[in-house]
Amino acid sequence: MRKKIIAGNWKMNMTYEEGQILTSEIVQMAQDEQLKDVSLVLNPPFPHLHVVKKLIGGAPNVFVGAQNCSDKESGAYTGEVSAPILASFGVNFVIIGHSERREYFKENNEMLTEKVKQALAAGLQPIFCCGESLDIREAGTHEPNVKFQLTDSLFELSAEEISKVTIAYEPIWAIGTGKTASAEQAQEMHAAIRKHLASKYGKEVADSISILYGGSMKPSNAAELLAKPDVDGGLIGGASLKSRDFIDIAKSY
Ligand SMILES: O=C(CO)COP(=O)(O)O
Repeated sequence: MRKKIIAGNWKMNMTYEEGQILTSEIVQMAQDEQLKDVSLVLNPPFPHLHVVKKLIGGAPNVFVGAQNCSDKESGAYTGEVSAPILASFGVNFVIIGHSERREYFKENNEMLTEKVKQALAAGLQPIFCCGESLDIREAGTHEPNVKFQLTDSLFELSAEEISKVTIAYEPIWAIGTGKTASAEQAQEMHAAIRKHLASKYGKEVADSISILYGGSMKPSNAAELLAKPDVDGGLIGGASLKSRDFIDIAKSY
C-alpha cells in the first residue's frame, strides 16, 4: 500500500498570524476518522516552520515540510537554509525542484540532485517535482520531457534512497491557472512515471513510491483525480491556504 499524501504548498503567502490560524484549523479538522490514513503535509515559508511544528504537536497524520533547501550542507551561503538545519527543527519533508524554483531561481537538474542528496542525508523526505510547460505538452513530447527530468536528477540514487522520495507531477500549464490536467491526462503521466521508475529500480520499488498530482487541484476536482490508480495524493497551492478546502481535498479519497 502506497502512502496517501495531501501536501499544501503555501508558496510565499501567509503572515505569522494567518499561518497559525490555518495550521490550528487543519490540525483540528485532521482528527476526523476519515483522514487517519492520509498524511497531511504543511509546507509554509521558512519562518513559519518552527511554530507550525509546535502547533502540529502530536497529531499523528499532520507533518511539516519546507519548500526548498540548499544544495550545500553548511557554510558561507547567505540567505540559504540547509537540510540539516531543517531537520534540527523537526521538519519532515522538503519540496525540491518546484517549477517556480526552476524558472525564477534557475535551479537545474544537477543542482536538484545535490538538494535531494542533502535532504536524504539529513533524514528529510524529498517531494521531488517534475512537469512540462504548455509548449512541450502541445508538441506532444511531455512524456520524454518528464522522464528526462527524473533520469537526470534522480537516477543516480540507490534503490533504498529513491524509495524515500515522493514524486509530484505538476504540469506547469495547470499551476495557478485554474486549468487542471484531466484525470486521464494525470493517470497517463503518473503511469508513465511509475513505468520509468520500474525500468531503473524494478517494479517493487516503483510500486512503493507515492506520486502526487499538482496543478489547480481543488475540492471540486480532487475526487476524480485521486480515484486514478497511480495518483497517490496531491500537492496543493491555492486551495491549501483555506483549511476547509485543504481538508475537503484530503477527504476526497
Ligand atoms: O504549484 C502547485 C503546488 O506546488 C500548484 O499550485 P495551484 O494548486 O495553486 O495550481
